[in-house]
Amino acid sequence: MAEARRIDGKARAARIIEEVTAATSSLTAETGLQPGLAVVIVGEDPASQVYVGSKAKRAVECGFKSVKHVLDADTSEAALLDLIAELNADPDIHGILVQLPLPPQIDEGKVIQAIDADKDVDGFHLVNVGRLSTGAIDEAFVPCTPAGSMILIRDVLGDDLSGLNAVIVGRSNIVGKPMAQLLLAANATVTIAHSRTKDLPALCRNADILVAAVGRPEMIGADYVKEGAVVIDVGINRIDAPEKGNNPDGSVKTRLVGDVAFEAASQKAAAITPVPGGVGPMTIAMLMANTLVAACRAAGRTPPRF
Ligand SMILES: Nc1nc2c(c(=O)[nH]1)N[C@@H](CN(C=O)c1ccc(C(=O)N[C@@H](CCC(=O)O)C(=O)O)cc1)CN2
Repeated sequence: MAEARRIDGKARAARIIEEVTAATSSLTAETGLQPGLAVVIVGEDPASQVYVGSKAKRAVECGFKSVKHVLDADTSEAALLDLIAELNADPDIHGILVQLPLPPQIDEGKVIQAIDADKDVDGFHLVNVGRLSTGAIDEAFVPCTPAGSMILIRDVLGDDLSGLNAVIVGRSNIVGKPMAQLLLAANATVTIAHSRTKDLPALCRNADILVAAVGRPEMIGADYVKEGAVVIDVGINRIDAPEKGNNPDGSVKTRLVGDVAFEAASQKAAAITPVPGGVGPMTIAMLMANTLVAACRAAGRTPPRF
């Protein structure tokens, strides 16, 4: 079989950002409403700082009001909940995102449930989880990584996945479970696999669509991939790359890899997302799309579909 088509998430995300920017411009011109996104980060996790910086920058590019709240690592849960209450009540803010993970003194679940469900552009609030799992997708905010992954899958396979087997490796609330709901809504036959699944490679080899969201660098090798499958790699793992030499401080340079062994899996897949440049950029683009949708709803306008 020929080598897999490389799915360009960066280019697809750029197109979504263009669509969001154009729709924002019309919304603001017609109603005077400017979408507002508040991004909250607690602590100094370097990766989280990068993601939050990208989100705030993209929001400005889209024509949004962008507000970034940077809180100390020792911020109390009560202080964070107070900030969320303020943002919930702020009419200029249509989307609220609290960057995860949070430091250990803060109960993540409590914080997520404190966000107004109509401003929950991450799609993690129980109301949005419920909407998605009951098939009310148009009323839900869908979590950004699965929403972006689904667009990439639809680009390759079309809207109707009837008769296709999808296997998701990973059962997180943020990726695995909502991904399953989206694939199910598109008529795929869905299996969620995880660390306790028996004979994982054999199960995965049955997948026409394989979504890897395990958080283990390059775990999914060629022996997990069916000939002609579409492979979506959600993993973002930073590993040592001694072949790149050392940093000025003497530490070993690193590189980013997914959960899929890209080169090996490419020999069998029909289409595959790379890391970086696959699902990651789509996550941020879908956050912008969700924020625009939240603002359209607040303005009583029918939001665009992505
Ligand atoms: N509140 C949330 N927290 C977290 C989410 C989320 O959706 N909401 N997801 C992840 C992190 N994440 C977004 O926040 C995210 C991860 C990766 C990328 C991305 O564009 N990755 C690039 C590579 C970037 C790099 O060089 O490090 C890529 O894959 O090309 C965007 C967003 C956890 N927390």
